[in-house]
Amino acid sequence: MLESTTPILEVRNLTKHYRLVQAVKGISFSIPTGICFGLLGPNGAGKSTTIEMIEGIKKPSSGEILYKGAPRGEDFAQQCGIQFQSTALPDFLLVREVLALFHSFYDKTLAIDELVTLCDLGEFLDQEANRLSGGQKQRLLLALALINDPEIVFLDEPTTGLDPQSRRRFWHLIDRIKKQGKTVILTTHYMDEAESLCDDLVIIDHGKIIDQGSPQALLQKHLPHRQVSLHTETVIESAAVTGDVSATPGVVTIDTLSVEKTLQELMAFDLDLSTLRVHNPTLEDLFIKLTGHALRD
Ligand SMILES: Nc1ncnc2c1ncn2[C@@H]1O[C@H](COP(=O)(O)OP(=O)(O)OP(=O)(O)O)[C@@H](O)[C@H]1O
Repeated sequence: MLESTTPILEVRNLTKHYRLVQAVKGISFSIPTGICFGLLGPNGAGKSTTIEMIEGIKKPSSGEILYKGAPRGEDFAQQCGIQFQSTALPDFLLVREVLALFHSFYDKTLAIDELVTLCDLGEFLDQEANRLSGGQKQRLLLALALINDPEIVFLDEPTTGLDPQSRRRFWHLIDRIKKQGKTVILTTHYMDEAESLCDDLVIIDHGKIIDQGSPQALLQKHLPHRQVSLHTETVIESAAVTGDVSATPGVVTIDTLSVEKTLQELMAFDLDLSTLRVHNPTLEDLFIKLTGHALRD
């Protein structure tokens, strides 16, 4: 019997060489059951190659992949759910027909009604699948990835190219899937997506993991300071506040470990605080700090 502490998936020292490129250079991580795990990195970092090796679509050059503590069996592809970056759907079929078709491929399935509710497909069931909007198509592809009621679901850049509203709607669906106890593995180059969805993540650059942990833990570890900034002509001496003060004409910025303390100290200056802003570091800031370059370079 699987112990509750056994990770649902473990990757040990995974590498992948293409002819001229070493795309993945020794990646290791383990994923507990029921979380959303992210592989975050810029284009070409090696995210898709890594996820495709785990899915069984690409063969690793070396390394080990364990599913529930053992090498993946022949039927792994049947047991997991995969949402590809793009999937060709049969021409002229309505969404309800596509669902019925894919449903017929598997022995173990989720009921179509349940999929429709889970992925918000109700409003376009009678439309042609190949004429859906980007957001609708991604919801349909998610439903297809869930059709065999998998315990583990792989989503490779599922929201790339979607408008902000469709992206957020998709995030809600991922939350719903997690609430069902499924483990979600997600690749993304959107920092806000990783921050909002992932319980745990690896940051990948040039085929290597540069750090891993929960978004909060990583931010706390590398960027514990908050930035408090304020439009004012008043000179604020460093000695008067807790934190590092820097000033440009008309703006004072204080890097602080305690926003509360800094605010209390600022009150003593009798300033107009209406322009005060507190900047919490983001994963984007973290990525720049760790790699020295922006995510979309
Ligand atoms: N089939 C292939 N043959 C040769 N090189 C490849 C192949 N697939 C990927 N690569 C190279 O391997 C590296 C990693 O690519 P990969 O697609 O895994 O990155 P990624 O992080 O998923 O990027 P993206 O976000 O653009 O999908 C890149 O340099 C890419 O050009």
